[in-house]
Amino acid sequence: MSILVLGGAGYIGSHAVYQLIDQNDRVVVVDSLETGHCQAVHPDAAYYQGDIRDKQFLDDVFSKENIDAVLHFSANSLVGESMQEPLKYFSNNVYGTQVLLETMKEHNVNRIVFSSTAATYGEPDAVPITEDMPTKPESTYGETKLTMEKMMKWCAIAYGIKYVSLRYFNVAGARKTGEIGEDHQPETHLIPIVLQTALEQRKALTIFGEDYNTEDGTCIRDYIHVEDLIDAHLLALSYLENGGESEIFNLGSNQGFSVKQIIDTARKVTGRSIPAVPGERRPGDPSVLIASADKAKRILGWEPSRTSIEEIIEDAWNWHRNHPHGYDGGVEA
Ligand SMILES: NC(=O)c1ccc[n+]([C@@H]2O[C@H](COP(=O)([O-])OP(=O)(O)OC[C@H]3O[C@@H](n4cnc5c(N)ncnc54)[C@H](O)[C@@H]3O)[C@@H](O)[C@H]2O)c1
Ligand SMILES: O=c1ccn([C@@H]2O[C@H](COP(=O)(O)OP(=O)(O)O[C@H]3O[C@H](CO)[C@H](O)[C@H](O)[C@H]3O)[C@@H](O)[C@H]2O)c(=O)[nH]1
Repeated sequence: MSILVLGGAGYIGSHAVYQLIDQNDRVVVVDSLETGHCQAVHPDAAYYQGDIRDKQFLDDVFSKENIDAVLHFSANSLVGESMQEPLKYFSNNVYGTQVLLETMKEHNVNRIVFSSTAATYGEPDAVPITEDMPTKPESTYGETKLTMEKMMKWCAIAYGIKYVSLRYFNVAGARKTGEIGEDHQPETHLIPIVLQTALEQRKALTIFGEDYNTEDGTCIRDYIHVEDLIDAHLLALSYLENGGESEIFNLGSNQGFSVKQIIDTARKVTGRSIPAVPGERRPGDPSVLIASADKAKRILGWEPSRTSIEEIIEDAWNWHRNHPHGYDGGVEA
């Protein structure tokens, strides 16, 4: 199998590349490096630097490489930025996907697995969230991902391009063997911010709201280990290869942890004090997001195996401790 990974220099995409190469697939990476890192690209992958909106560039890649299926991770994905610059998000996420689908159609590539998000649901009516619940995104980011899903739906009907859309909840952790991990600039996600505070790169982290209607007053999220998440992508590729119909699946671990529980667990894992101060709510944050991933278990046979929050934070800590300045800072002795 030859798999094209779009966004393979990013956090999640780079983990997909490593796991595909672990199972002896041939991997072609396309990445613009807008937010990714060339050091994150597996040395055995064929790598093309460019933007998926550049039709000529994408055509060249599809012409040179014999692509069987596409894993599509490339996107802009900062919720706050998407509210300030909505057109940037429509261009990269929606128009980029349009160019990709045109290219796939022209080159007769008819299988795609792509990154969607819990942000397609907005504030849920109930948890755990199942795929048939209403989608009411509260950010441009969520709206663009929902639009991508709808584009896929109509392209499946018209052109026979089969898709699996995976709605991720909170992705965290790092590859156990330590070569790659999470390095976002700027970092907005809770667990890396907590660990940067453990490393004293930040004086304290701010807890965004302590007055939510939850047990300790802080928001609850469903954290999923990045390697479990990629296992689901590999199963989704096999599912499509075996003739499976287009589908949407939630990916989470069916359990929620509050912001304070994450900080406390990180204190135990790192043995550091990790100062945290209360702050204002972050606009647009739902109080509780927990996935029902039963459909992915039932249809894809997916069973996450790294579900302990200690293990997720330990693997993230292993990466951050050894790469305190991410990819560009080199490895600390
Ligand atoms: N991190 C999470 O918790 C989370 C949750 C839900 C969904 N997602 C989705 O998962 C995907 C990957 O997220 P991530 O955290 O790895 O992000 P990331 O920013 O680390 O990776 C995205 C990669 O895509 C590349 N890219 C962006 N636009 C491109 C373009 N037009 N052409 C070519 N390459 C381009 C970037 O350079 C980067 O390497 C995204 O689609 C994101 O929306 C992430
Ligand atoms: O410095 C921080 C950072 C985060 N938080 C809190 O920690 C929780 C988790 O926040 P993240 O930013 O790590 O994650 P989100 O739940 O906001 O976002 C995740 O889920 C979204 C869908 O709702 C998108 O898919 C997004 O890409 C994905 O990272 C939230 O309650 C947030 O308010 C803090 O208290 N302080």
